[in-house]
Amino acid sequence: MDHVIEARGLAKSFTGTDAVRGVDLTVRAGEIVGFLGPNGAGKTTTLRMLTTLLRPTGGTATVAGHDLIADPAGVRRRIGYVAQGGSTNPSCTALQELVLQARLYRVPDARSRSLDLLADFDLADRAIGAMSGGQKRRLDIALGVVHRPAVVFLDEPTTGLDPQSRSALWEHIRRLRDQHGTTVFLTTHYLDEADALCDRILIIDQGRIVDEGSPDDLKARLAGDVVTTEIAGDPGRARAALADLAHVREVRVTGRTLRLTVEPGDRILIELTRALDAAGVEPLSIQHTRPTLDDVFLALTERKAAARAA
Ligand SMILES: Nc1ncnc2c1ncn2[C@@H]1O[C@H](COP(=O)(O)OP(=O)(O)OP(=O)(O)O)[C@@H](O)[C@H]1O
Repeated sequence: MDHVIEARGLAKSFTGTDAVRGVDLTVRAGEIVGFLGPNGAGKTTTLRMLTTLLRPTGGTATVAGHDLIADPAGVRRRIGYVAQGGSTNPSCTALQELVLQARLYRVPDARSRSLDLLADFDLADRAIGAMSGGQKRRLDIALGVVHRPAVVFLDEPTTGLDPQSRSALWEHIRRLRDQHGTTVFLTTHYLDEADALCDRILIIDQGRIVDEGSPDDLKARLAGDVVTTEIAGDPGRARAALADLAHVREVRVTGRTLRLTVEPGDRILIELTRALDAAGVEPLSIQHTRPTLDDVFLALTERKAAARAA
């Protein structure tokens, strides 16, 4: 089976609110997909529909080979879901919780599977109440995959963790995919998380998917690279020299500083310095930076604001 998740026109209306307005998405086996969007965009509602916790008011979907509407129990057997808060008992130990969860799923040899998971997630068998936030999150994810689901859904997996614990968790999520082929579908508010972890990003806004692509693809397509240059001479002349170059998308001038959005490429700095030289403008400094996903979000919102104004 190629597609682990396939949704067509998935929709959810609450009284007075169209939370999700027809989402089409496909996720391939073994992909790590990030679901991004501003507050209230419809991320959690979509996740709760795909995990059978909410019944859609429109559309169809199959998850891990089972129809969401006709066979929700089949979907539940093949997925893991790690909610935002987690739900472990602080007075239990990590191993006790894992064994309990494994038995609930009727995993054969629950104890040895649980010991393997402790090792995989670098966890000691200690009281959950005494664990750090990062250790608890790792345990939440271990609990979500105890039955080796085909796909695991993670709702904001690293919210509230310090940077070191976050990158440790990313490593564990990657290992899940690399060692077991688990497909991972996660929501996040952290653009750096999506950038570092996800093969593909879906961006949802106002209940609709507004764009998708790999982090690099989105950055190249929507944001472009950024070149900032400070010049000694006339900024108007510099702008005229640069604005019409083939690889330059946009030039903004603030005082003697020009900020250019350009097509990604290795030769761009050479082109720009040659054009400035030909126009008799001397650059004092010139800096080439890769865009961040923040720039992508900014580009998307600006595009939408422009479309609304038109
Ligand atoms: N049970 C509900 N009843 C009524 N409206 C709801 C309900 N759940 C969500 N909504 C509304 O649906 C919209 C989408 O909410 P949702 O929680 O899916 O967004 P989100 O992208 O997950 O947001 P956040 O990033 O803030 O968690 C919002 O306008 C929200 O107020």
